[in-house]
Amino acid sequence: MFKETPLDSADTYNYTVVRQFTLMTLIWGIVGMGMGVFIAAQLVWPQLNFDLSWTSFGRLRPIHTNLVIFAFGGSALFATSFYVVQRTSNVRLVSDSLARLVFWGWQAAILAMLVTYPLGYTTSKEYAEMEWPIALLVTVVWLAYAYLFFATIARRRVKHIYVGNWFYGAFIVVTAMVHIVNHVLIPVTALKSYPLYSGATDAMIQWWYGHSVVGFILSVGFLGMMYYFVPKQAERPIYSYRLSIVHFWAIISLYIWAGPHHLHYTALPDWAQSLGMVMSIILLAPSWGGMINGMMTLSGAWHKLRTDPILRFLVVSLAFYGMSTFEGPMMAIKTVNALSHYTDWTIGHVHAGALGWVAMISIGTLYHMIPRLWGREHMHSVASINTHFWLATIGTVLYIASMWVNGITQGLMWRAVNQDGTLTYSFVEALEASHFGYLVRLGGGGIFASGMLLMAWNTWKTVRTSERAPSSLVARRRSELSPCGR
Ligand code: HEM
Ligand code: HEM
Ligand SMILES: [Cu+2]
Repeated sequence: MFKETPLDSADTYNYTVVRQFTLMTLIWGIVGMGMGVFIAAQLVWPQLNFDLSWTSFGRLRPIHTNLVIFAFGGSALFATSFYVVQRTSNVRLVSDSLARLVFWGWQAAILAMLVTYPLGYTTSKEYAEMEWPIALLVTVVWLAYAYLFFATIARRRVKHIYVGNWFYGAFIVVTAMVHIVNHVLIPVTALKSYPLYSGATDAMIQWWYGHSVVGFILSVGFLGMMYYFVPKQAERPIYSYRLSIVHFWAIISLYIWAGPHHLHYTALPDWAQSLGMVMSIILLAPSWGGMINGMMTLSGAWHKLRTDPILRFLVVSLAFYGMSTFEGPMMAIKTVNALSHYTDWTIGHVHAGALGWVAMISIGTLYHMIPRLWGREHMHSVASINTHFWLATIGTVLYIASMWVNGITQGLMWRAVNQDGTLTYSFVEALEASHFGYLVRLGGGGIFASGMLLMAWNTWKTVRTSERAPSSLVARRRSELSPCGR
């Protein structure tokens, strides 16, 4: 499946790397979400830690987060950015061998994380747990990726740089910057290092990085995806090109200032916390600019939602994007954060973005791309895309709702005091009150993950069983217009 096919030789574009990353998006999605379901089960039944260090929640949790963000989300962004940049620049990627390096290098980095985290090798920085040799490999792969992407744009055969590429480009540049700066460290052995920064500075740099992962990988990168695939699937031009430019510059200039909202009421200087809070609140505007632009692209095409489950995925993902970027700025207000911080509310917010937005838009996009990549008319079963849509939506809603209830319950129980000033509830009482919510979250997560299995089956059937389409179909696919006319 990973070999060059006759389709490629006739092909102007390098679709091999796109197909490879597309399949890995699916595979890592299943493994990463499977791990999410497992750690969710550990929070319901602690016996599942098996009393072993390498199967403990603390060591498996970063496997879940790294797999879903970098392996699943990352592969989706590699696949779609390579697809979009070639089609909108009307030119093949500048180097096939570099594309192979990016693919295999990325898989090697993920596997290295999978091996080292359970063994306890970690920098202990969230989403940057990888020890220095892996961080170095990631840097090399990322620079190769940046070169491939920007050199392809430089060689484009159209004057214009399509707006989706602006978003992908910003995601590539800022991710490189924050990854490198947050990994400035002193190696002491092959798998142990110490950060060069210390104390509050270290914390600030870590959350400047952490928030940028959210902002540039999980938001700006996926907005790049949105700007190509929503207009394509809706067969409508983008609602407002001007809005896309304005909210692009606003979003990239605001996001990197919002990191301190992860460090409210800490040793971080008070002014920095307030600055982070203000920047987060302003961030609502450009975030909603993206959501509105995506949604309004459907003007005059709303009726398509009745029959097109792929479009449903894309539109509902935008709704969740709007919801989580409303919730985020609210949680960044210090008095709200005093209640939400450390509670499951944060976890609910994370998955509103992660499942509702990131995963849903990736799923919709993959269903759009897969038939085109393998020269098919459509997915093997369109009905099962619809079933998948409902599994994903119900799963997400159960996940978020249970975590809201848990989070607010925890926050209120922790702060309740008796008249004499002593705490009303012990920590364990708040934990007991959370048990049912954990069970519901496990159910929601399981439902969401089962949808991914359905998708894998559908993809397998699409790719494997039907005959390769006649070349006329491939030619027709090739000549389809992209949103900017190519
Ligand atoms: C089947 C779906 C999923 C399930 C069941 C699941 C479950 C979990 C659980 C149990 C945790 C730990 C919560 C805690 O420490 O209390 C977690 C954390 C996390 N998950 Fe997921 N997850 C799923 C999908 C995803 C996806 C698709 C993404 C990203 C694209 C994601 C991103 C994260 C992140 C970033 C955290 C860390 C949150 C924080 O530190 O505040 N998850 N997940
Ligand atoms: C305007 C946009 C957003 C703002 C202002 C925002 C703000 C926040 C705030 C205040 C927190 C809680 C920090 C804490 O108490 O520790 C948080 C946590 C988080 N948010 Fe957002 N959020 C936004 C959008 C998103 C989106 C779209 C996603 C995902 C796709 C996301 C993913 C996360 C993650 C993963 C965390 C947990 C970080 C951790 O503690 O490990 N956020 N966000
Ligand atoms: Cu943040």
